Amino acid sequence: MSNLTPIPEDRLPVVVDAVRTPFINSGGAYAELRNHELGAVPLRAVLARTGLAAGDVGMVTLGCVVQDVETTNVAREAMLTAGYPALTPASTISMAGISPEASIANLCDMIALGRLEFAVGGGTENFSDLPIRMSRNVRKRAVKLGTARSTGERLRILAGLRPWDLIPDVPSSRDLTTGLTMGAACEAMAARFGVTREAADAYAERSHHRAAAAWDAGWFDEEVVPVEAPDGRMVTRDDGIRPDTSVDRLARLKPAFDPDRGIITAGNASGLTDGATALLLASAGAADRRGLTARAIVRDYEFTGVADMSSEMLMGPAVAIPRLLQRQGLTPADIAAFEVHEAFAAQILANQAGLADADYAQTVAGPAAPIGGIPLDKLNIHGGSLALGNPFAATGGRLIATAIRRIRETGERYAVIATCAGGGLGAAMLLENPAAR
Ligand SMILES: CC(=O)CC(=O)SCCNC(=O)CCNC(=O)[C@H](O)C(C)(C)COP(=O)(O)OP(=O)(O)OC[C@H]1O[C@@H](n2cnc3c(N)ncnc32)[C@H](O)[C@@H]1OP(=O)(O)O
Repeated sequence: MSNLTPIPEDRLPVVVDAVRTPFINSGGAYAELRNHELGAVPLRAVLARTGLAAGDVGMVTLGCVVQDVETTNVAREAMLTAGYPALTPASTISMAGISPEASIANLCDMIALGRLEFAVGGGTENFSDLPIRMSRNVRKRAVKLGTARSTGERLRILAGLRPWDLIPDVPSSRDLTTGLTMGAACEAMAARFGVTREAADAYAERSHHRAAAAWDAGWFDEEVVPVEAPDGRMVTRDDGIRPDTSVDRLARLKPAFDPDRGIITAGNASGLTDGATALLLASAGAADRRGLTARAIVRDYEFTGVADMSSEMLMGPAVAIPRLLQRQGLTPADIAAFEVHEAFAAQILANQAGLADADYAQTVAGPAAPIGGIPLDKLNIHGGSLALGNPFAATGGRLIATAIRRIRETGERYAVIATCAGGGLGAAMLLENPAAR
């Protein structure tokens, strides 16, 4: 059972509202929006929807993975753009793909300690305007130019430049430690855990079909707020979903990361996406005193690394979920809804294999029996990142919004969300429906 310090009922961290923008393929409708402008949209929405005054929010913390040099604390710029008072502090947190979970966990800890009553967490990511740097040699010489005292010295500094130094340094998903891109790292996981191309394509087809059906049924209407693009267009729906996806068409796509033996293609990978999410968090007592409904209690969270960066990079969920459940004395049978980030179909399937594997459970996930794969009828039943998209720092908030809605709809008690991340990181969170305690 949990050895966590019990939190008084009044200070239980709860989610009052969770909203997101539509997730849009990078270079699309949000291309002219700066990241803080995008992040401001759900920050405004959580206040408008709940009626809470901005001045009541004690802290804003947003995740952001790829940060712009001009707005390194993008949460501050976003909350000021959204009209929050300058007196309210804001911080930005970066923990690769689990940045939003980190923002929410930090705020929940502060709420549980009584330091905050209301806070806003989440994340914002806009890959349409990447912070592209000049090469290292250009940067080094540009700094020296600033202090050069004579034309001769300036010319000597510039003479040290080579044509290839002018090739820009573009951020990529390549991991510094292993040198692997996330796609290549996932290929290594697929090979280790025996994931086939057929299984990955079938899973991707499911994600697209489920997401399309959920949108058509109006299922996402509650969590998604429209965005007015700079050209005046109203963006109302995720645009990465391909209802026409079929295993036959997917089978024809070429591997994207390993032309010879690879199983990952554009069709069974999540694409680069722009989007933002915001969650209004509160202590249970403060929410109650303001007449706000607590949609979920954030009961517990587990952050982890993986043991082997080369063959387990995106296995975080298979480590974090068993640890979280074990600490809470729960099994997968107790969890009504799982929302797990789909970086790649092969990553989901490798995690499923890891969760079912006795050796993996013992040596990696801790001294526990394998909990088994997540039953498909509980996993991402309204689609996942493969179809909905993956704006890195906004995905965690999306998972929480969807997980909460699922258990509220059925009246069941627990939901678990989990995310893998670059740098061999992972997170899982346990959410509880207050109406089902
Ligand atoms: C953030 C963290 O820490 C954790 C993580 O999430 S790790 C993951 C991070 N994310 C990544 O690494 C991004 C991975 N994805 C990619 O790099 C790119 O999406 C990719 C290289 C896989 C593909 O990029 P791309 O080639 O530009 O894709 P795109 O042009 O859209 O599609 C290529 C082809 O596939 C087709 N296609 C794509 N999806 C399809 C589908 N569902 N059905 C049928 N065809 C499809 C397209 O129509 C296109 O066909 P044409 O060439 O005939 O036009």
